[in-house]
Amino acid sequence: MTHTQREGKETLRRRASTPIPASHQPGPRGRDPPADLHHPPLCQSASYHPGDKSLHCRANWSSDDSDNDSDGSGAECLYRVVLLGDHGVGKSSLANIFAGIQEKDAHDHTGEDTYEKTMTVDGEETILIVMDTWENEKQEEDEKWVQDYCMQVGNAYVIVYSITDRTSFESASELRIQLRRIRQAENIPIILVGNKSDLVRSREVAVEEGRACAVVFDCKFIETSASLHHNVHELFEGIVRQIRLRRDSKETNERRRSVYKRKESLTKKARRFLDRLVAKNNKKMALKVRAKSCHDLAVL
Ligand SMILES: Nc1nc2c(ncn2[C@@H]2O[C@H](COP(=O)(O)OP(=O)(O)OP(=O)(O)O)[C@@H](O)[C@H]2O)c(=O)[nH]1
Repeated sequence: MTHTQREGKETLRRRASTPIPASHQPGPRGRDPPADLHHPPLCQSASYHPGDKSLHCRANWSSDDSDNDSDGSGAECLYRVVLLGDHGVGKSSLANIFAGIQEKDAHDHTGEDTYEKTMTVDGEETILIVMDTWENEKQEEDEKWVQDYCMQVGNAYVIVYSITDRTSFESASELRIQLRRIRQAENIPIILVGNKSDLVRSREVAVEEGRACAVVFDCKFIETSASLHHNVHELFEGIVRQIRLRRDSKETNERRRSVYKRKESLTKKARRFLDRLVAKNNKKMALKVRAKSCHDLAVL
């Protein structure tokens, strides 16, 4: 895919159901594992470094792409975000919102589970590929590569549970442990998402439990409602920010943060200031603030 094929801001390309790059297409799903499961290039034009599964950048672009060169490195970056979680927690619903697919049209898109979109966050463009390809059932040994592939290829992960289903919350913790084991040495962004926050009366998992889990597992946390579109854009923007925080220099991130802060509401600013002030004099409070900061997807 060349840059000229891209369609500008907030563009979107829906892909057919398989997430496997053409060069790694296996036979029928569940049969042959991709030739190189551990080092799959993102696309043919991706500059690909063996052993580096963290972040992939495309660099084959023309000079008129300079407006896109956010960090001055001459590279345009795209990232895979993999959705994990039990059946029915709302992964596809979140992916559909990302893709701009209306609920009433969702059935027309059955079979599509990988979406690509150029997002403008804090004034800079990033291409996200969201993969809704996770298969939760216990896999036969020869079919396990689908799960292994998902665990290996993400540049960032969204682990979804439903706040109305405690079992899915427990599964989310297991997935986090699995990810930590498989991607041990890597500092990949992981966001724990409590979805279906609109279903207040059926709630089985308290917000505090989700937050505490995120603190223990050292990841970010947000509650969303795909039905109400609540916090869904914040989630995907947060992923982009988490990726950038790990990818770019402190100075670049500080510059971005000042843009972000300028847009923040006065109330939020005041709350942040007070939290910091109180935490300075109180260790217990400092822990509380840390727990609170797992809610802030714009900081590490
Ligand atoms: N009330 C409410 N319902 C939701 C929400 N998100 C998803 N749902 C509903 O939950 C059901 C399952 O949603 P999906 O998006 O298919 O869940 P999934 O995680 O992709 O499920 P699998 O494809 O089976 O893995 C659907 O009926 C959705 O309409 C939400 O935020 N609130």
